[in-house]
Amino acid sequence: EHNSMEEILKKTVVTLPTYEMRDKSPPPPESNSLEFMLFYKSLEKEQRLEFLEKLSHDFGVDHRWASDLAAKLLDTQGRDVATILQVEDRLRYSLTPRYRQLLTHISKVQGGVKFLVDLRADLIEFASSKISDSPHMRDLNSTLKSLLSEWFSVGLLRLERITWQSPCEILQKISQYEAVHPVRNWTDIKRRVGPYRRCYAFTHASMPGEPLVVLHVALTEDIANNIQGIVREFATLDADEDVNKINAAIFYSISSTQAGLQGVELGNYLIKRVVRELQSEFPHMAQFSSLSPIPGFSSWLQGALGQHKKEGRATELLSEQEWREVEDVTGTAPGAPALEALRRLIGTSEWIHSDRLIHSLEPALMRLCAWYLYGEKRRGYALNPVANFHLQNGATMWRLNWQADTSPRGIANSCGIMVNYRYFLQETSTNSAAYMQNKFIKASEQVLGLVSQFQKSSKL
Ligand SMILES: CC(C)(COP(=O)(O)OP(=O)(O)O)[C@@H](O)C(=O)NCCC(N)=O
Repeated sequence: EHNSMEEILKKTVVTLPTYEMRDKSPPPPESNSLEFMLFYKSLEKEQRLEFLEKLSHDFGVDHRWASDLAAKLLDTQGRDVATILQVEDRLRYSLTPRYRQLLTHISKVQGGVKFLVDLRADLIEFASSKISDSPHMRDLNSTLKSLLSEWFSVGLLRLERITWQSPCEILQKISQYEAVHPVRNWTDIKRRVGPYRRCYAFTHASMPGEPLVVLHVALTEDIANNIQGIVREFATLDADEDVNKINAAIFYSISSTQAGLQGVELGNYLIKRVVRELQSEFPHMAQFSSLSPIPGFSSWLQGALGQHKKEGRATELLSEQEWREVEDVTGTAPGAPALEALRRLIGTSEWIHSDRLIHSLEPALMRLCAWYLYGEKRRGYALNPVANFHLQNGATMWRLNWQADTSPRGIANSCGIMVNYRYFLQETSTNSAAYMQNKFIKASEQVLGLVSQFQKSSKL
């Protein structure tokens, strides 16, 4: 088995031509790429890991060659610029990993790009599950990602609007891929492409019929604060749209479908492209916003409650008054049992059946959620992945909405709260740069107000 891995690699990963022959040597026969692809697809997961480790380790950059040229470049300092550029170009060429050529050859055969997208998905899986984080594998991943970013650049992507007239296989894929608000039946998907709705996908010529990333939009009078009104509404499915009722575009679900295209920023490009599309259809439209879930808030809150209980700082999360409410409603004695009672209520979503608790917990849960989104960080960026995505795009953390998602999932995941990340078109590039470079989060008065209430009561 091993020698066949070695054999296949030696045979299919051709050596880099010399610098002089770099543009003159003919590509290897297509059969090379096809043999590599067939062999790789025949491997089990763990064998693929072994195979890719060999490929990245033994068929990467010729380090000796690169260091010789680096030394040569140092020697040519002070020489005329033409000589320096010459040697720099030789050095640049010597830093090309041998496998990079194989990847470009594969991309030219039928199904090659899709193969490479799926191969990168394997690389990402190996890296994220920490079963292999060798520097060579990281190099292979970044080489492949940069090639994919070129092949899937926005100019080569096609925007497709999905309607009830789209082919069944596309509608079926859209339903399958929907990651945020699962589609339950035909009526569901018919509504999502029906009146006051738009559904767009990016496709690519190398992967025909495959939506790469899908965006669902609701056309509303003003910025939506509730998802049930969008995914549950029994709008007559054949009504004509009344343009006077359309002033805002609400992005209520976005999903990328190819794990191997992670980091290629397709979702960001699709949102910007759809905004342009809607502006041409509705020139007066001026409000563009997401209505986003807040996955992870409930579990973060449970952790915070546990932490504060241990450190006896429970009053920093809820005020005395708020704790008393919890004690009254749950009939618990003052102090720690109230905190346990609250954790159980949150954990079982029971509190949603008590109008009194819904009313009394709103201020506390809203300011805790504002802090979770705005204050909690991972390597300096927003901890919540959906917040991080929209903030990278340059959106403003615009409005937290109480009771925005009263479905069991919405209550369990984020105590029913949802957030609008609003796209102020003139500000997105400035906001994105400020976030990416200085980790600055652009937030509205409502959000900043909730955050400062939290900070006052918890002296954070
Ligand atoms: C939110 C999504 C679409 C962002 O994808 P994309 O723009 O390609 O970002 P990236 O993967 O290039 O970082 C993607 O992360 C996704 O599908 N997430 C799961 C569903 C969701 N909307 O959270």
